[in-house]
Amino acid sequence: MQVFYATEQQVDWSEFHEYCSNYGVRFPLIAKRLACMVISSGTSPNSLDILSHVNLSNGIPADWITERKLLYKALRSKAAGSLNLSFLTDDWYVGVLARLHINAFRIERVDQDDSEDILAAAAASILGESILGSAVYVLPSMYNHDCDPNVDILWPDNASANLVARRSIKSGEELHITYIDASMAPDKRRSFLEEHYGFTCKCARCRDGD
Ligand SMILES: C[S@@+](CC[C@H](N)C(=O)[O-])C[C@H]1O[C@@H](n2cnc3c(N)ncnc32)[C@H](O)[C@@H]1O
Repeated sequence: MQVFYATEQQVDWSEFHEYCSNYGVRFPLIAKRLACMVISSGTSPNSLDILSHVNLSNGIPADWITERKLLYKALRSKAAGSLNLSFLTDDWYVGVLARLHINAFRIERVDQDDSEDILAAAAASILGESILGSAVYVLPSMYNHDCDPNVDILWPDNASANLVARRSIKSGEELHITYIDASMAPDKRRSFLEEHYGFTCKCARCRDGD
């Protein structure tokens, strides 16, 4: 079910949406949703603080500052000073984006008819044809990555995330998902995780150089 917040419907988002569409970025749209939830008292500005965030040792991406300004401008134009946007600082936006980058899930459609056709499903995934959107789920954000995961997160019906075991799991065993295409070669996996997620994988496969 799609939920709209009052602020979301009142604002002219054309410039903000055009930017997201031109640059093909989805995380600003989640930040926008979160900002509207905060303004509508649906959540606290700090609601994502419990999640891990990417390491920003190379500095804050300039795009994030631009996006924050566009988001603020859209909200401020409609709000005409009536809304409290004091939370919507560069620090807040950077904190949100830094968390979305390692915690947001790409929601992909699982076509039941094609579930047997693994190659077709993989091709659709790579081409982005099966992507419905991106979302953050607090509990699944706690799952660590493993290049030989024991569970997958799937979306068979809607945006509700389903956890599906890949094999039998012992009581007390940690659940791991894969953040990447785990069929890549070890050096590719390592560099991808370091570049996009900011950590060096310590899973058993990587330790063994497999
Ligand atoms: C989405 S969070 C996972 C939950 C996180 N461990 C926590 O306690 O909030 C991703 C972060 O967990 C750590 N992490 C996840 N999988 C890892 C792995 N295979 N090797 C090393 N660090 C990992 C990294 O610090 C990464 O930035």
